[in-house]
Amino acid sequence: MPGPARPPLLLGVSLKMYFGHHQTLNWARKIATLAAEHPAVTSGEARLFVLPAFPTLIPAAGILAPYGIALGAQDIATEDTGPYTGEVGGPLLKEIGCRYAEVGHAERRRLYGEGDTVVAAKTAAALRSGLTPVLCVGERDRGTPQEAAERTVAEAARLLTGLDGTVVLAYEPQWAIGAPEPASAEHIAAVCTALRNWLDSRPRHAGSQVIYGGSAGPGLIGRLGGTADGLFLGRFAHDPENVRAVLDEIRAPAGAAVA
Ligand SMILES: O=C[C@H](O)COP(=O)(O)O
Repeated sequence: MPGPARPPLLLGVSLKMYFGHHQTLNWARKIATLAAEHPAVTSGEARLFVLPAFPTLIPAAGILAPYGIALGAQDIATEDTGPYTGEVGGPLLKEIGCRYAEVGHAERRRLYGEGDTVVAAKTAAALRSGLTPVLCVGERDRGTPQEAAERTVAEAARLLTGLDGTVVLAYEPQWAIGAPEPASAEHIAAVCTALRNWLDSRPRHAGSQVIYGGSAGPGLIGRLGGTADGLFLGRFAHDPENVRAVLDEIRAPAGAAVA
């Protein structure tokens, strides 16, 4: 049987701190059932990853991993082990089956004071432990697509200085997180294309992907014209039917043009 014509699109979900323990596991069971039957997943056109809260990682892995859904943490310590109360280190995350560790999310920057130094150290920690960093980048205020592209490429370059390895760059314009609508397709396409071009000039990051997050949901992926390697879903993934709708669009893109 011929394989998929293009590399799989990456569909990530961060549950942030929205769900309780049982709610997370019930949601995971629905996503596992969906992955088991949806042709976008079974054909290899889409790959899923989920970032639930730390205490749910092990039971969620038991539910999701058999269906090829990767797990990851929403944060990672800058250090691997030692006297760092409340932190969770990369070696432990790797040991329990995580593939990804999210770093640099705008909420951690805004609410917990994380700056570039910490984000770069967490990115290095993830790579050191064999985890793929889901490195969030994106401008704080709404501007032109060109300004956003320049700023975001500069941010990625700054954070990855001196680091080697495959990463997922999650382009998340901060003004589009928690909003009613995502950024425009034109805006997303301009920034994701610039990030892709930058990555392509950096062999040390071979295999890296660029995904878009920020009020992403059904109706978006088909409008990006292949400029993003996938989506990073937040609130709109709480209803598994929305995840199904995005997978439906991956399976049968509604249109290739950027709106
Ligand atoms: O991690 C996901 C992003 O921050 C997007 O969240 P949101 O879709 O709820 O805006």
